[in-house]
Amino acid sequence: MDEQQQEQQRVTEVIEKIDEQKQHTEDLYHKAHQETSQVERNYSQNAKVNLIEADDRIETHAEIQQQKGLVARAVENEAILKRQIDELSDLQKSPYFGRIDIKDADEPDIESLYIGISSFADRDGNFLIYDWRAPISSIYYNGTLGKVKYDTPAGMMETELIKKRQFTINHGEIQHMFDTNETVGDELLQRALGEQNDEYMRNIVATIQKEQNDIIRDVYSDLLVVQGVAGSGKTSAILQRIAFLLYHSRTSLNADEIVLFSPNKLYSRYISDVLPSLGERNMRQLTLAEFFSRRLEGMQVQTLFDRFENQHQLTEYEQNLIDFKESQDFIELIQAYEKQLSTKEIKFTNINYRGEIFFSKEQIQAIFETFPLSMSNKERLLKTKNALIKLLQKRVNQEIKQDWVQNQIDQISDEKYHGLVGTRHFKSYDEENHFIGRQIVDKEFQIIDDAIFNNYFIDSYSQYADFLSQIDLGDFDWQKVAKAFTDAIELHQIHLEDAAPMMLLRDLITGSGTNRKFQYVFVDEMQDYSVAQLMYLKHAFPRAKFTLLGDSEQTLFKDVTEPQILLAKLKQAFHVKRANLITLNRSYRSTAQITNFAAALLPDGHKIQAFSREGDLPKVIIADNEQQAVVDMTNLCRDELQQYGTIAILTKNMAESEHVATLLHELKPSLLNDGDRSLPKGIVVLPIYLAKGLEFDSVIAYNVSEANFPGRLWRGTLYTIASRAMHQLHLISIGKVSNLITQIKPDQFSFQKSFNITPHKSQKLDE
Ligand SMILES: Nc1ncnc2c1ncn2[C@@H]1O[C@H](COP(=O)(O)OP(=O)(O)OP(=O)(O)O)[C@@H](O)[C@H]1O
Repeated sequence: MDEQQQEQQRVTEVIEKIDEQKQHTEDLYHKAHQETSQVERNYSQNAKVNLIEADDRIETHAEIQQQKGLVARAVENEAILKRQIDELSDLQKSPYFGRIDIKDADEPDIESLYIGISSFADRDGNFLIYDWRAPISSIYYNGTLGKVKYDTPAGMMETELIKKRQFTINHGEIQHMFDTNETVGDELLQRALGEQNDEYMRNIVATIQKEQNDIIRDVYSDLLVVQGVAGSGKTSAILQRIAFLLYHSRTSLNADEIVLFSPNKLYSRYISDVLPSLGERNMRQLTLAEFFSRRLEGMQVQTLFDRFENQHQLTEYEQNLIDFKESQDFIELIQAYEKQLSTKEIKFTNINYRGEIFFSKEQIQAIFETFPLSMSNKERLLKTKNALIKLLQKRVNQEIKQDWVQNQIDQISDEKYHGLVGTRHFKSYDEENHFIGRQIVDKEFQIIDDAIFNNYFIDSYSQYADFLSQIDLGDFDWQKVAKAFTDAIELHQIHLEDAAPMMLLRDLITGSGTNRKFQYVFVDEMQDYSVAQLMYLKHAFPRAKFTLLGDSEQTLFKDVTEPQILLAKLKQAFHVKRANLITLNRSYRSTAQITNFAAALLPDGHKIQAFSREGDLPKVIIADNEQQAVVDMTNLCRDELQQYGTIAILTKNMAESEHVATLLHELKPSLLNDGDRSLPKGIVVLPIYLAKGLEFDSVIAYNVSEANFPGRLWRGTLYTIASRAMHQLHLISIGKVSNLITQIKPDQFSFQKSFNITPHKSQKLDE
C-alpha cells in the first residue's frame, strides 16, 4: 500500500468510529427528546391547576418552579446532544486537515497526531483527532521541522517535529495530501484562495499562517493592535482568535462576554457563519452607531456613513475642529473639566411628571450641596440619587391615600388583582389595600424612578456646551462651537465627533456608563475610529482586553496615521502594561496582479507582499462620456457574470451608486444601502464605505477619472476599492484618468479606450 492508501484507510476507520459515536449520541438524543416532551407535558398540566384556590396556591407555585427547572435542564441537555451530533456530522465529512509526527526526547517512539476542527477520542480514550486549538496543535501552524517549542498550561514544552502533512478530505475521501516544511504550504492555500466568493466568510483553520497564528493565540496582551494590509486576513484572524479564546478559557469565558464592533450590517452577516462552523457560538456584534444610539436614547447620532458622505465638503477649519474633538487631548480636557467642576457649575435640571415639576433643579441642587465638598462629584451625586429615591418613596406613601388610587383599587379586575398579589397572604384588609395601592402608585411613578436612576436630573447636553464654551485653546471660536452643539441638540441631533466626549463627560459626572461584564472587545476597521472614541470604549468596558485591527491605508478621505504612532498613543491613553503590535504585510484576498496594482497606488505600497496567485492584469477602461461608460459596464457585467457569482460596482458615495444603478437598470443590479443586511448574488452596486471588510469575485470601480478622484485624500478610497477584488478588477474612467492611477508603472495594468477596441499599450492614458 502506498502512503496515500494507508492514510485513506485511517480516514475510513476514523469515520467509522465517528459514525458509531454519532449513532450512540443520536440514541441519547432521542431519549432526551422524549424526556423533554414528558416534562413539558407535566409542566403544562401542573400549570393548569386552579390558581384561585388559595390553599393550593403556594404548593402549586413551588411545584411549577421545580417543573420549570426540569424543563429548562431537559431542553439544555437536548441542545448539547444536538450540538454534539452536528459536530460529529461535520467531522465525518472532513475529520482532519493536518498531521504532525513528533518525538519527545524521553520517548522511544514517534507519535503521529492528527489535527481537525474538534477533538475526537475513541471509547478507550485514545485521541484520534486533536482540536486545532489544543496546545500541541500550535506546532502545526508555527513550527518548521526540527526542535520546536509549544506553550501549555504547565509551561513551555519541547519536542522534535519529524513530519508535517496536509490533507484535503472531502466527504471521506482524501483529495490531496502532501508533506511540507513550511507553516502551511502554498498548495493548499492556492486552492482555498482560488475559490469563488461565498455569501458567508469561511473559517481558515486548515491554512492559518504563522503571523496570523500569533494573533490568534495571544492570551497575554491587554491591548493587541493589528496593522494589516488589505486582504491580509485580519478579520479571519479575529474570528479564529475568538474561537481560540473560547476554547482556551472554556470555564471562565462565554461568547456573551465578547463584543465585536463591526463596520456595518452587511459585514456582520458576512462573518456570522465562521464561529458556528467551528462549533462555537457567535460573540455579540455592534456597529458604533448602534452603540451610541443605545446610550443616547432620543438623539439622532450622526453615522459614520453620513460622515463619509460629507467629509470631503468640509472646510479646513471644520476638519481641524473635528480632528481636535477626536483627539486624546480633547478627552483629557474633558477629564480635567470634570475634576474641577464646582457645585454651582453642575447643570441640574427638573424632573417632570405629566408636564409639571416633580423635583425642581433648585431642590436637587440643594440636596447635592448638603453632602461634603470633600466627596467627589460622583459620590455626592450617588447620595443625591439615594435621597431623591427616599423622597419619592415618601411621596408614594402619601399618594396611596389619594382618591384616584382608591378608585382604581375598587375597580380592579380579578386578573389584575392576582397579577399584583400573586401568592401573598395579608393579615388585614388595610394591609392588603396598602399593598395594592403601593403597586399602583409605584407603577405610575416608575417614570420618575427611571429618571432618577438614569441621572436625568443632570443636563449633560448643557454641561457639555458649558465645557465647550470655556475652552481656551487653538484657533477655534468656542462660543460658536458651543452654540452649534446646542442648536443641533434642539433638533435632537448630535455630531459623531461630539458623541464620545459628551458621553464621557456624562459618565464621569454621574459615575455610570461602564460595563464590567465584557472580557474582550474587538474593533475591526479601527482606522475609522477616533482616538477619543476608542478611549470611550475603554472607559465603557474597563475590564476588557482590547484587540484592534485595521489598515491605516484604508482611511477614507483622510491622511494616514502610522500604526506605531497609533499604538504609542493608545498605550498611553488606555493605561495598559502589555501592549502588542502585530503587522501583517502579506495579502491573500486578491490575485498577485490586483494586489500589486492596489499596492502601487500607495506611496509606500512596496511593503505589501502579494500572494502568488496568478490572474489578469487590472484593466482601466476610458470612456469619453457617461453613455459610453454605461455600454462598457453593461458589456463587462454580462461577460463577468458568465464566470463569477458576484460582481460589485463600487462608487465613492451613495449618490453615485444610485445614479449608476439607474443607468444600469436593464441589468437589474441590486443597489445596497446602509440598512441592508445581506449580500445578494449577481450584480451589486454600493458605495465603498459599505463594502468595508467585504470581498467580491469581480470589482468594477466606477469613474476613476481625475475629476472624480483628485488628489491624495482620495488615495485610501481608491486603494480600498481596488483591494475588494478577488479575481478580476476593472476601473472605468469617464475622461482623463486620475493621477493616482497614471503615476503607476504601465506594466501593472492594461487599458483600453473603449470596451470593444483592442488594448493598445502605447496609447497615452491621459490623451
Ligand atoms: N490563512 C488563510 N487561509 C485561507 N484564506 C485566507 C487566509 N488568510 C486570509 N484568507 C482569505 O483572504 C481573504 C481576506 O481575508 P480577510 O477579509 O480576513 O482580510 P482583512 O485583512 O480583514 O481584509 P480587509 O482589511 O481588506 O477587509 C478572505 O477571503 C480570507 O478567507
